[in-house]
Amino acid sequence: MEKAKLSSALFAGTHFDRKRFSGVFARFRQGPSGPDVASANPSSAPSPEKKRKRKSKAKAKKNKKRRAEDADSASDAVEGFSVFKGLAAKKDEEDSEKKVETGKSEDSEVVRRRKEVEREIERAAILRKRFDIHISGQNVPAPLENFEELVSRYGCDSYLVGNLSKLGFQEPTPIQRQAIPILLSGRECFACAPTGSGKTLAFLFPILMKIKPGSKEGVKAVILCPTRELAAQTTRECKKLAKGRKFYIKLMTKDLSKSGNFKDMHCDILVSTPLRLDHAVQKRDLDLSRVEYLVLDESDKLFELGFVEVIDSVVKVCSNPSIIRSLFSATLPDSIEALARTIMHDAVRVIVGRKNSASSLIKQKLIFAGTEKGKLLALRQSFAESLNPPVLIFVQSKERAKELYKELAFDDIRADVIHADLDEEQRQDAVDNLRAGKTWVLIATEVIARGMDFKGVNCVINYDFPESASAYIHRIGRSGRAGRSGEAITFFTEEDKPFLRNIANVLISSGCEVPSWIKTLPKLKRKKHRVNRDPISTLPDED
Ligand SMILES: Nc1ncnc2c1ncn2[C@@H]1O[C@H](COP(=O)(O)OP(=O)(O)OP(=O)(O)O)[C@@H](O)[C@H]1O
Repeated sequence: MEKAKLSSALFAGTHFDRKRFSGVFARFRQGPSGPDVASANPSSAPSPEKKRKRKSKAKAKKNKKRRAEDADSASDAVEGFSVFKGLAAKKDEEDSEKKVETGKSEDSEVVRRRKEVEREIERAAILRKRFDIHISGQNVPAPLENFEELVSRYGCDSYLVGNLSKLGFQEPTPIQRQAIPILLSGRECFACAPTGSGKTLAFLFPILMKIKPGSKEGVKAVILCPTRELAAQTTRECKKLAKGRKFYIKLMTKDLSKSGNFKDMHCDILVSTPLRLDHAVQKRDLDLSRVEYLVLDESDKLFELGFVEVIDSVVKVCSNPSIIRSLFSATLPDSIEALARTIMHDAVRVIVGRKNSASSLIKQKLIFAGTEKGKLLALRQSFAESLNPPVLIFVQSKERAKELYKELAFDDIRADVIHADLDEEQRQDAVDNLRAGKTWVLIATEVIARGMDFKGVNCVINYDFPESASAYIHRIGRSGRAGRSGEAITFFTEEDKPFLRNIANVLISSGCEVPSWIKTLPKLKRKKHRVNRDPISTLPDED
């Protein structure tokens, strides 16, 4: 019941409905002799027929009033365009003029402005439809048509737009088109868009546009990421984008968190994992009371058990009443959204494509390998047939990552491994080596499943079946990024069959082929799938 209420509220105002507002547009065209001024006949007693007509007139009037109110809020939906500013004031003016000038036709300037509003609303709706952008929330600013609009509409410094073109970004991606105007107009935002679709820029750009560089008043923006690797990557991206201005952009390293002198440190933008940030706040008196932007990247992961209390405490210490919070992820389960909503204020929800779905650029395949040994054989066979590096292989634990690494070390393949037992430097080296092409195959646990942007990963292999549909979406999303195509192969054994249907649904919704027997498997209520697997080894079993 509560959920139904919540979801209906979330979807309110998703589409601009011309049919629904048609009465209002008609009103703008009508002269004062329209239905509003139609009079009743006071001399005659009401007949049942008249009563019915009067009742329906009253109802029509009521509906009209409601539509007029809706139309006003729809006009507001394009705020940010100067032409719409002061529209409410204009309407008041109009109303009083009407009283004086009853019988005269509506002022042509007002009609022109109304038509302009109508056109802008339509333009926004067309853009959203074209880029598969779905919104919910009141007064949502129109999406960007191009990056130049950041200058013409929002007064962005040309250096920042110049940096975009230096980075080779010519057109905004759909999430950038909608999320940037939302954040720039001071609104909070939930954003859900496919992996590799440019969410990082969507939250970095408004921050760089809005905060003053080099201020000595303390941290102005905090970006939280679930892993150190992602935090390091986001810091790098932020520095690239800010080139030409003296922003202090800091990554919260282990040392900084444990022994940083935050009172004397200049920092405009701080990128951190939740635990490190919390440690710095609790133990090193890091003051976050002036933070203007708080971003929770991979937000559903951040809200997962274990992090939620830390997030709660970070949200509390970011106590600036005018703070703008935003949540970004490729997956946003309803339960997490409901939880996150409790910390947000009047947030706009933006979904690009279908919520919780894989990037359409990835060709996905399921392969039955029978047993654990079967998986190793299938992997070797696949590499023997074609190895198109860089390749990422995901396994379910660090122990299994080490085991598979040992196995592949016997083969003539340049492989490396990354997992939580390695220190920070080793983990970063593994990532850098894959980026530089020194490594062809990187065996990984979930540590790099989210957010990591390795350009041109050609293939992701789920050696171990992922534990949930969202884990699957993020893992395979390491390929097929920034408009490039990719491939994802997922091995499954007998033990994985009960969970197959959940993953198969992701393939089906992206238009990939799935054997028909899998479609008939029952849906599993259980969300997580964790299997005790035999060790990865080609040695014969001891017994
Ligand atoms: N407007 C753009 N035009 C071209 N490339 C872009 C644009 N914006 C971002 N990119 C590039 O797209 C790639 C993916 O971007 P990003 O890492 O932000 O994706 P993401 O949506 O955050 O993915 P994930 O969900 O996996 O974290 C990056 O290499 C980035 O440089």
